[in-house]
Amino acid sequence: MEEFWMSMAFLMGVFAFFQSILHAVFPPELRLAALKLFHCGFLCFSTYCYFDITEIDGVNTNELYHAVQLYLSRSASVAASRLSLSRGLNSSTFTFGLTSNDCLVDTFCGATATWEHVVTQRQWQTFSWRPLPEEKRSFTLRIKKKDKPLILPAYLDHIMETATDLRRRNQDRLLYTNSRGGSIESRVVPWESVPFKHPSTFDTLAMDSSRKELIMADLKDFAEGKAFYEKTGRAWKRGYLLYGPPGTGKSSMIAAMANYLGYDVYDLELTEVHTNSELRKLLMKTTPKSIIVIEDIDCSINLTNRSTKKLASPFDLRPTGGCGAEDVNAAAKTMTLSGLLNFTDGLWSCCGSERIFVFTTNHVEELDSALLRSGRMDMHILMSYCSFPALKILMKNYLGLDDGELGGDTQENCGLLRELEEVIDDAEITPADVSEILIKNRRREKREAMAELLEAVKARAEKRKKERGGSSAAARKKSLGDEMEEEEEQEKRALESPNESGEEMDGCNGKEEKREED
Ligand SMILES: Nc1ncnc2c1ncn2[C@@H]1O[C@H](COP(=O)(O)OP(=O)(O)OP(=O)(O)O)[C@@H](O)[C@H]1O
Ligand SMILES: [Mg+2]
Repeated sequence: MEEFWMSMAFLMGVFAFFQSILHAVFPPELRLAALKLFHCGFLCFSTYCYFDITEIDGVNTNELYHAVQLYLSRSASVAASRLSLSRGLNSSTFTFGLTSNDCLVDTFCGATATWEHVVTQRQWQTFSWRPLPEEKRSFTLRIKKKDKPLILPAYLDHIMETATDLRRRNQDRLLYTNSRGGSIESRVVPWESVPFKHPSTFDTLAMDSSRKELIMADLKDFAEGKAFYEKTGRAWKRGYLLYGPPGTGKSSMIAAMANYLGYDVYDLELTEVHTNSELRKLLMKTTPKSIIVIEDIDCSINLTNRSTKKLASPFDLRPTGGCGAEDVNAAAKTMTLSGLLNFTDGLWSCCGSERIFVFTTNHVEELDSALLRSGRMDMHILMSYCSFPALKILMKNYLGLDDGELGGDTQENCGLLRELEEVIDDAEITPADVSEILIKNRRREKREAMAELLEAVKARAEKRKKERGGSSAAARKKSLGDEMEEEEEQEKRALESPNESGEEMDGCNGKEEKREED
């Protein structure tokens, strides 16, 4: 080490000596040329190569500079002695940065990379359509020449990816809405946002754990599936249809999805969208890594109200009579089901990437089959009444019951849980209703609260039984299942021997016709 410093001191001495000779003997132009030559010679014989990444590239902002800044902020907090601190817009975390002329050492694939933050005063204001900062900022990357082919450009790709990820994690996620009552600014900035702070997660969501895990695995596969989507030539997007009675957790599921993936949410209010082109513009203004939600699709897409003409189908804008230029014009100025399908499925749906579409409905049976066909909504998720496993999650959330208590650790608990398990399916009670009961009783003793819940669930089961004319929910489900099986059987028979029954044949053709229309 001592030898190294001695040789460095010697080199510096030689350099100073030559510089003083240059100063004394040669004119300034020659001195500058000689120094340049010396610099080139130094770079030629040096074992290192250098890369300058300036903040402004010509007149444009250099994305790489900001990515490096963010990337280095990860290790800057522990490695550097003097730091700059900042907090971005919509961010709840602080970002560390290197101050002027500070250095940081990083490693990538076994190679060492030294970063220096270089800040100098701008000499003169170059002509530009926007004012440039007074300081000229850049990062200088120094790596060994032998490492260059090994780590470039992979190292820079790694920096860009890490920075994007950090930016997303540092930033509060946003909830966007397009419902701004047709104001003028809504035409310029179609989405308005607020920080998204919904506390629902897959842990707090009351649902059978196996189904939950299936959905989480599907989401994870999607988020990590960039290569798969590229390889198969599919747009990197996925559609989920959440259906079920009110209060079963459809909106909570969307929030849990967004929190799980760390995505922004675009809550699309279809009633505020008047034409297909407006819908397309809204889509173009969404960012990747986001969930685009259309809640209560059955209510918000009553397209019959959107035209003065009588329509052939509540979901489409085909007028019942004629197809003149006027009608075509009217159709162009309104929003149609096909416009919506293009939004989720067509060429425009792939502007941007990594986006999830979620539709919710309380009445899946009222949806147009075109919306439900396979490939359009990749996963149909039934959010149903509270099951026993879901009930246990709610008791854990609201009453703070631990695993032992939920497993029936005392005889009393065991009895209450068994009774709840027996009666919960017959009660057909929503998680929202159970939550309400638990909120009311949350200050009570846990056992008292459970007993209250049992009473309420029993009363609900009794009421349901009367409504069903005395049969249990399970029996009703079975009879419904039997009816459906019988219908399927009849359809099969009709297909196998079409001449035997003219009625079934017509029914079948009717179906085919509908499919063709779709
Ligand atoms: N599965 C669930 N897990 C946890 N909490 C739930 C669940 N379902 C409902 N809740 C509770 O009930 C409230 C209403 O639920 P949510 O808004 O998610 O229901 P929804 O299915 O979207 O209802 P709607 O069809 O009326 O929009 C939530 O605030 C949540 O606390
Ligand atoms: Mg909802």
